[in-house]
Amino acid sequence: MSSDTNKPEGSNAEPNKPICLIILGMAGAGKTSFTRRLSSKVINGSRPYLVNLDPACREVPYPANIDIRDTVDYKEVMKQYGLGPNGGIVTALNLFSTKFGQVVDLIEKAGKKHKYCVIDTPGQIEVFTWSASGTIVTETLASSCPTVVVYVMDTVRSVSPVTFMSNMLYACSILYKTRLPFIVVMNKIDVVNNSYAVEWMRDFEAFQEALNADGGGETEGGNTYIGNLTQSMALALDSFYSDLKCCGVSAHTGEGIDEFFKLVDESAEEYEREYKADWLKMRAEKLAEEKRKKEDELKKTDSVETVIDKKSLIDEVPIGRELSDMYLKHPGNESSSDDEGTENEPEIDDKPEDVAMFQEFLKKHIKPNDTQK
Ligand SMILES: Nc1nc2c(ncn2[C@@H]2O[C@H](COP(=O)(O)OP(=O)(O)OP(=O)(O)O)[C@@H](O)[C@H]2O)c(=O)[nH]1
Repeated sequence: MSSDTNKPEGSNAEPNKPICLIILGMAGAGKTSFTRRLSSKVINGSRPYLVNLDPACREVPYPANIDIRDTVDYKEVMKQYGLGPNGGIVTALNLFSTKFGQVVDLIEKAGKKHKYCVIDTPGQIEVFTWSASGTIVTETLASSCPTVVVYVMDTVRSVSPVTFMSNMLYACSILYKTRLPFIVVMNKIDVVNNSYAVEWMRDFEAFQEALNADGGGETEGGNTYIGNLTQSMALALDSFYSDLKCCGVSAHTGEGIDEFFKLVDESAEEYEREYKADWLKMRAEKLAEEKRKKEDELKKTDSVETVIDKKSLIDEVPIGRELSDMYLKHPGNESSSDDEGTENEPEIDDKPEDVAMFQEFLKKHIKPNDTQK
C-alpha cells in the first residue's frame, strides 16, 4: 500500500475522504476500549481520526480530535430541561446533531492525513440507533464519506444461545435500518474464544443443540414459546449470517485488530460498489428539498409581516439560565454558576443549513402581528 494516499488497495474510495467507522454496541460491550485500541494503530503513517459522541462519559481514554463534551454541556442540559441521565444524553446528542454538518466538514478535511475516522457512540445503544440525531449523524456521514457500521458484541456475555440470538437480532435490526456495510466485532476473546459464536452462525444444528442443552427450548411442559421463536429466528437469520463480516478481537491485548482492518477495507469497497450511489442520490434530493423549502419560507416572510411570540421563547429556558449555557462552553468553564468571563463578539454563522434551521425555529415561534393588536 502506498504511503502517500489513504486510498484503500483495490478500492474506488475517494483518496481524500477517510473511511468512517461508527462504533455501536450494547452497554459494556467494549466500544470505548475498542476505539482506544484502534486509536493506537498506525496506518499509512497516521493514526485514525477520533470522534467521541458520548456526552456523559467522565473520561475519554483516547486522544479525541472531536469531543461532543467540548460543544454541549450534558449536565447543563439535564438541569435546564429537568431531564434524567438518558433524556440528557438524547437531548445533548440532538443539540450536537444540529451542527453535525460542520463536524463532517472537519472529518472530510482530516482525510488528507488520516485513512480512518473512528466514531465512538454513547453507552446506551438505543440513544444512537433509535433517535433522530443518530439518524442525522449516520446519514450525514454516509452521504459524504465511505461509512461502515461496526457492531461490538461482548463474546463473554453471549455464551448463552438466547442472549446470543438477542444480540444478533439487534445487530440485524441495525443493519436493516442503516443500509450500510456492517461488521460484527466479537470482543473480549482474551477471556472467551469466539469460535462457539462462529460455529452457531455457520451451523444451525450446532446452535439448536446448544439451545437444548441450555434448556432454552424446553420446560417441564415441553417446548416453550421462546424456544420455538428462537429456533425460527435462527433459521430466519441464516441469510443475515451468510453475508455477515465478523471477526474476534480483544480490545485489551490487540489480538484480531489486523484482521478487523482487512474487513474494514473490504467494507469500504462494498460501500463504493453497492451503497454510495444511493446515498449521493438521497443527499441530492434532500438538498433540493431544503432549497425549495427555504425559497417557500422566504416568500412567506416577505409577504406576511410577523412578530416574535416572546412569551413562548422566554418559556423555553427557566429564569436565570441561558440557552448558551448548554452550547460551546470553554473547557475551563465547568458550570453555569462560574464567574462571568469577558464577553466575546459572537461569531456570525450563516451557513445555509444553519439559516434553514433558524427559519424552522422562527416558524415555530412566530405568529402574524394581528394577534398583538
Ligand atoms: N477482558 C477484556 N475486557 C474488556 C475488553 N474490552 C473491554 N473490556 C472491559 O469491559 C468493560 C466495558 O468496557 P468499555 O470499553 O467501557 O465498554 P463500552 O461499551 O464503551 O461501555 P459503555 O460506553 O459504558 O456502554 C470494561 O471493564 C473494560 O475493561 C477486552 O477485550 N477484554
